[in-house]
Formats: sequence, structure tokens, C-alpha cells
Amino acid sequence: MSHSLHFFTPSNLTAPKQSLPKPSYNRWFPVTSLSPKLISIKASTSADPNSSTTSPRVLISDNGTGAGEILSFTPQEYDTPPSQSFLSDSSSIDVDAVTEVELKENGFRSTRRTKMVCTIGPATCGFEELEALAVGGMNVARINMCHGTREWHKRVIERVRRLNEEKGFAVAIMMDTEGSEIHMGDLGGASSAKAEDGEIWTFSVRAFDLPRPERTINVNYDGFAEDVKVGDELLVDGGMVRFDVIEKIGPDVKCRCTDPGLMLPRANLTFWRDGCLVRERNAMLPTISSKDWLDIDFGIAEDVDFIAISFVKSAEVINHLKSYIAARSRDSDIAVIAKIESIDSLKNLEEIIQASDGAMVARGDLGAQIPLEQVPSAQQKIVQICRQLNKPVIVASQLLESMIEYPTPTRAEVADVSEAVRQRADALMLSGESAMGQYPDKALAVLRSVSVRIEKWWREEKRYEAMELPAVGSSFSDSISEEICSSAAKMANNLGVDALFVYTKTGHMASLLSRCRPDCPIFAFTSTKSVRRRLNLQWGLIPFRVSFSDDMESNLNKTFSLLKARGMIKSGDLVIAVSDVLQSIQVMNVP
Ligand SMILES: Nc1ncnc2c1ncn2[C@@H]1O[C@H](COP(=O)(O)OP(=O)(O)OP(=O)(O)O)[C@@H](O)[C@H]1O
Ligand SMILES: CC(=O)C(=O)O
Ligand SMILES: [K+]
Ligand SMILES: [Mg+2]
Repeated sequence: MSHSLHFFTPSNLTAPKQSLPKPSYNRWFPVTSLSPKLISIKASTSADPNSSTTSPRVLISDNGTGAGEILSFTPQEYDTPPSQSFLSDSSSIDVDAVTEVELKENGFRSTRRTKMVCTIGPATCGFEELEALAVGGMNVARINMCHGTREWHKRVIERVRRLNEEKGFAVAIMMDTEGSEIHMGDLGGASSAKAEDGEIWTFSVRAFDLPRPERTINVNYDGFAEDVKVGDELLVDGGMVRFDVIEKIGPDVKCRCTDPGLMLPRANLTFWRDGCLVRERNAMLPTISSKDWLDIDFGIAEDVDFIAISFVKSAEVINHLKSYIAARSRDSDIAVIAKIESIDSLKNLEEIIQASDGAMVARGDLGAQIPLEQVPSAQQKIVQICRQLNKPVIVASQLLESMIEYPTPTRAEVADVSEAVRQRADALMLSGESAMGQYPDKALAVLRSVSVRIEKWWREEKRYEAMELPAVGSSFSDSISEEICSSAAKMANNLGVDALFVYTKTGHMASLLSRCRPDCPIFAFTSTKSVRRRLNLQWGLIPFRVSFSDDMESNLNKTFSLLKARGMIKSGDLVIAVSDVLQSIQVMNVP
């Protein structure tokens, strides 16, 4: 068992349309030693009689220590039955229909690296609307269990699945839990309620008769009237509407509106005393409520790709959920995303992110729990920690808020989107803009064009941020993978290659490459549909589903010919290929 790191550097490497000599491994001689116990680097010269060029190469082998063992790999184990329209046999390759067109028309450099998550709501739940979002580049569809019924969400999931099967998309599904923070009721079915300056409103835990009496709001938290005090300030949605608490009568809390505005169903409520967020008994509310557990069971049964947990306070809840999922779901490959939106989560940030499979900067509620001016630095910090810990990160909420009503964004919104792209977040998320806005497709188009523009500008300016990427794995094999990926990404930038190819069973090696944020796109080949969908959230990855073996030569030949046949690559394109099948790096022109 050996780890081979092959650097093929034949002299004709940059010359397009010339086929390379077949690699040969048979004449080895030691050059130097990395770690005397485990690794020696060896170089050899190609002795291919059919080749007119000599190709010097460096190979690293672990001298048979067996560290980083290569797992046996049978693609059939992982395959799910192919759909009728998209046959996934061993001779085919599945790629996102939109990416395929983009690659064919504009080439590698044009592909968008930042991924897009769209919240699905009444404006986008139909098959045609979902298709329009997929065509517009939606990578992940988010369903928010705060709203709608499970039956409603089930139908959305079915439609997204049908879209993937029939039209060749790989849109992943993220289920977002409600969480048990304090929020308003559903307004008895009304789409919003308008509070005017000076009006007196009643907030209460008691259920009001329908139709809802004027100026009443139902609150979900039993301890509300006890915890709140006369003189407190009550904020709806982090300050979109503000009230002063003026009187308590049993379960009813009378409040005077001081900042008028529109209140949306189930809007978040916080109360503040002497400039501080009041967290009495509500600080003890469980992160995952009993309703959330039922929703999670639903998500597992529906085999969603991601479960996002609202108001995470500690790493324990993530660990608990992960073991719950592992015990219940067949392959336990549902990724758990920690939503960072409470004060407590900021205190335990690293632990929480480490325990999770990714994080979301949920700026909506976060901005209701910390002063607004602290949200940008919190975002920057969360994005940075996620990259260091190799976890995908989503920047969410109000990116294009004005586009709920207007067809063009504000300049400030474009600047906000640009900043998230510049920070190299994995993904940006639309909330109300796609769930209930008037211009979901236009909002998505703005995310897309701003992302592509900023990414291109950043590459052209050669602005690489000097970010330390610490080791994340614990085993020697992990370290090898990390070194391979950071070297490959660096080589890709220095050599100006067209694309990185990664052959990955679990997706881990692809995520390690993505973490380096290289200049070129990363083609990630994996044999399972679920891994492919999951990789769709990560920066710069173009996930393909293809069956492959542990023979890298044949994997490369197979993918080259499949991609060439579909017009997605051409002879002469310069590619660096890495794999977790063989832990190797190869540099080559497409034959
Ligand atoms: N499934 C749905 N059915 C009806 N309306 C929805 C649905 N999903 C979202 N919405 C609407 O879109 C708005 C924005 O969605 P979003 O997911 O950001 O919700 P939110 O209530 O702000 O909660 P969260 O903090 O979880 O994001 C919601 O306030 C709601 O009005
Ligand atoms: C997305 C979300 O939950 C928030 O911004 O609060
Ligand atoms: K939610
Ligand atoms: Mg929230």
C-alpha cells in the first residue's frame, strides 16, 4: 500500500493538443527524504518507447507503512438506481445542466465559485418557479420549518427531486428548524400586520379568536408576561418595529409602538432593558424543541441533504443531533449546519463549528441579539473560522432585502453581497427575496452576476489573502490529503492551469481543495448522488457523478473522454488531478 504523489512535468506540458507520454512507474531512484520513517520522494524518467519526450517526475511513497490506507472501493455499493431519463451507468457522467451550458459557452474561467441557497416559499414553490431558480443557478433549496406545513414542505422536496431527475440538476435540500426562541404567532393567516406610531398593541400567550382582534399579537413563549417588565423595549425582527412595554394585565402585555413598521408572521421578538438583551428563563429554552424533533424526523425520512439548526448555543446539541441522525438514517450522510444567530453561539464559536458540518451566519436573528454594528465583524470572524476548520459557510439574510419589493437592488446591498463574496464565503442565501418576494429570479441573477464579477476582479488583481490554514485532520493520511490539496492549489495558481480535477469517495478531498480557494474551478468526481449534492454547497466545486475505480489512469481517461464528448473540456486544456483513491497529484494536458 503506497501513497504516491506523482508530479508529471513533461516538457510539452503547456503545448496544447499534444498527447502526453504514458506515465511509467518502473524506474525509481531516491532524491531526498521528507520524513525518514515514513516518506521518501523519488524521481524517475519516463521510459515509454512510444513517447518522443522524456518526462521527469517526482513520486512520493510511504514505504509501505500503510498509513492512510486506501479503502477498497466498489462503485456499485454506492450507486442508487438510475432514473429513467438520466441513466447513470458506468459509461455516463452526471453534471448540472446549467454548469454544462456555462462551461461549453464560456469556458472554465467564467464559472461561478460562490454557491447560492434559495429559501423556498409561496413565491417559488411551484415546479416551474423551482425550475427557473435552478436554471438561474440555485445550488441548494432551503425550506424553513418556521412556516408552512410538513405536507407543503414535502411537496416542495418532491418537486426539487423531480427537477433533478428529469432535468439533470443536482439541487440539494436544506431543512431549517424553527428553534424555540420567542416569536409572534402566524397572524391568523394574514401576510403582515402594520403597526403605526403611538398605537397600543397587546402581546399575549393566550390564543385569540379568529378573526384576530385588532392590534393583538400572539406570542409563542409561556413565560413572556412574567419575564417582561414595564419600561422594557420590545423589538420585532431585531428592530424593524419597536414598542415600549407600558402595562401588564395577567397574560396580556400592553405596548406602545415607538418605531412603526410591518410585522411579518412568526417574526422574532426580543426585549431589552437598559440597553441589554433580556434573557431570563428564555435562555433555558431548548435549542431543539419537541416540534423541531418531529421536523428532524421528517427531514430524515425525506432524506434531505442538510439540516440547519436554529439558535445553536453549544456544541453538545450538534453532537446530540449528529448521533441521532446516525442512528436513524441509512447512510447518515445528512450534514448538520449550525446557524450562528444567538449571543451564546458567539461565545462557543469554534467548538460549535468544529462539531458541525458547516455554519450559517444567520444575520437576521443575530442582528436582533447583538448590536447591528457588531454583525459585520461577527460575519468576518465566522467565515474565517469556517475556512480554517474546513467547514462550508453560508452568509444569510437581507442580502437583497429591497428586492422583495423592487426589481433592482440598492447600491448598499450590492456592496454587502460583494463583501461576502470577497470574504470567500462558500454560499450566499436568499430568504424573503426568493420565498415571498416579487422578483425571486432577478434577485438570484443579481447574486450570480455580482459573485462572478467580484471573483473575477479578485483573481485578476491577484489578491490572495494570507490566511493560515491549519491542519484539520487527525491521522497521517489526513495530513497527506491536506498537503496534497494545498500543494495542488498552489501549483494550479502558479501554473495557471484551467481546472483542478478531484476524484473523491466521501467528498473530503474536494472540500480540502475548495478550502484553498484556488483560481481555477474544481471538478469534483464522486460516485454517489448524495455526495454530489452535498458538494454543491462548497465554494468553487463543480460536482459530477461518475463511477470510477482505483486505477487513476483509467479514471482520467474515462472522465476526459466523457467530458470531451459533452464539449465541457477540450484537448490541450491543462489540468491538475488529485485523488483520495490513490492520494496523488498529476499535472497534464487533456489528450
Ligand atoms: N414556507 C413558507 N411559507 C410561507 N411563507 C414563507 C415560507 N418560507 C418563508 N416564508 C416567508 O419568507 C420570509 C423570509 O423567510 P425566512 O426563511 O428568512 O424566515 P424568517 O421568518 O425570517 O426566519 P429565519 O430566522 O428562520 O430565517 C418569512 O418571514 C415568511 O414571510
Ligand atoms: C436565516 C436566519 O435564520 C436568520 O437570519 O435569522
Ligand atoms: K428557521
Ligand atoms: Mg433566524
